[in-house]
Amino acid sequence: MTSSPAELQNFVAGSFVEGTATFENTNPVDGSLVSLIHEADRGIVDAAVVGARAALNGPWGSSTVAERAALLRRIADGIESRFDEFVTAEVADTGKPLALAEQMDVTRALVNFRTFADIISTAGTESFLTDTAGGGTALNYAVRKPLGVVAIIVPWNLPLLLLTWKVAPALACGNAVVVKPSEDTPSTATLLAEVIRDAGAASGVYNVVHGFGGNSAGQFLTEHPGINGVTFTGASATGSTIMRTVAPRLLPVSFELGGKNAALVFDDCDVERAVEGLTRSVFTNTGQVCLCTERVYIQRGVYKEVVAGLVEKAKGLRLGRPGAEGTTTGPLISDKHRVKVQGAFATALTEGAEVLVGGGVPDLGADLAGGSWIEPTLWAGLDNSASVMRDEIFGPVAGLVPFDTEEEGIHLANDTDYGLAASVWSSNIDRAHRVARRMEVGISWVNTWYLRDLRSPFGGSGLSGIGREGGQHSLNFYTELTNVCVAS
Ligand SMILES: NC(=O)C1=CN([C@@H]2O[C@H](COP(=O)(O)OP(=O)(O)OC[C@H]3O[C@@H](n4cnc5c(N)ncnc54)[C@H](O)[C@@H]3O)[C@@H](O)[C@H]2O)C=CC1
Ligand SMILES: O=C(O)/C=C/C=C(\O)C(=O)O
Repeated sequence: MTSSPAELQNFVAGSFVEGTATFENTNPVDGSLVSLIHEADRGIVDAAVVGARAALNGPWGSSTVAERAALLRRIADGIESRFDEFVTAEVADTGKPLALAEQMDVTRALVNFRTFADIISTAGTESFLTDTAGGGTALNYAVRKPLGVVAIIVPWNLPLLLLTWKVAPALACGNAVVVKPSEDTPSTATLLAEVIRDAGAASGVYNVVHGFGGNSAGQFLTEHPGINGVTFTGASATGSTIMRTVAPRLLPVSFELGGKNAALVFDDCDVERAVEGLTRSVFTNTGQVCLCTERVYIQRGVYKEVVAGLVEKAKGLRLGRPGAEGTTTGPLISDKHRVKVQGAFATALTEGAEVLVGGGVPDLGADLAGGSWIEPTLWAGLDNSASVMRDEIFGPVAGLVPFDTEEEGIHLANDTDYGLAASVWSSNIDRAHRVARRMEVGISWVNTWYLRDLRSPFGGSGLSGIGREGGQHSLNFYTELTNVCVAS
């Protein structure tokens, strides 16, 4: 006897509602069916936006900071109490290693809520005492108001982490949100709806609409006249499409887009530490993090040693089922994405790449033959003229390139249309500061990678995005400021 698959519905104005059609959510580990997803049509998206507006017009619209901070803490507690369910759901959608989902995705989700509960509780705004012409003073002070109904559109690589990175500050600031998770990873956003409802949020504060991008829920949401802003993480081209959609209404946008991130490894680095950090930065989450390194520039004195170390580490990665003993690396998110990554592998060969390790699809046996597996891959022999060194691949792959002088290394790292993240590996403190500051990116790490303080600015420039989120920067996006000037 076979059981019917689970069905995930949209969450609109406090209720779960069916869609007008369903689509399949499959597990990239082996291609098995995870669930059927109810797709939102224009009517359902409209009901979600109307529900969000109604919440803003109700008691939620006049909630105090203390009430909102308390709600965020209850949501974090709710995630914590259902931690294993979130991990299971995230792993089923993405195929990522269980330990990664536990230590990174779900842990960070509850930290996102707790951090923004703290930040909103202690946030101030500017005030100025202004001398007036008559010899008196005026008091200028700014007050924050919610932006309104915020559309939140997120991708599949870190589904819950990236969703809550936006939902937490949005709710902290008193907004109501309509979220559109990726069609490939709809589960944890839906589970979060239960947690937010059970934490006591008013109906309409958090809504979920499922579906695809163009001509589906994503487009219907960004086209809706009732939204007041869009925050989006995903492909640069999609950011551009969304920007065009909202341009006639001049809506504020916050975009965290792709990367073609460089690492600069200097002769004076701690080689063991650098190899360890670079391995994480290239291969974490099968290279599917916008911050992952795809270009590694290595000063000639340590080139051979670093390359040998990276190749050895790549060979040591273990592809396998998420919960299997020793698994370090999961599949890519989908066959569609694997086609893109394989395309880059083929292009690299025509562009002169020497494959140091990987370069193909692994044979993991019949059990995993239906999954979207790809080999961790390293290339030598390429320079910045190769398209695979310029375009984001978003897979477990990097090109390794030697350089001679500091100036040359900086030039190579900055020679890109993206501007998200960089890492600098050096034991010379002066050089480390000097070079890190010259990286034309939003986030420049020294002797580490993906070490986050959620109060610090996060985002990129160029094709990597518009604006910064994190700490005060999130508050700035999710609120409108009114300056009050009181003459005395
Ligand atoms: N964080 C990042 O930097 C990410 C980058 N990517 C890059 O994007 C490439 C394509 O991946 P996709 O899954 O197709 O990313 P995508 O940017 O198309 O999808 C991200 C989200 O945007 C939605 N979306 C797509 N088109 C839309 C539209 N016209 N209006 C409103 N919403 C829309 C999707 O349904 C999904 O929820 C990847 O190969 C990778 O290079 C993908 C995911 C995350
Ligand atoms: O740590 C974060 O806040 C975000 C990390 C990664 C992304 O934004 C991404 O992969 O898109």
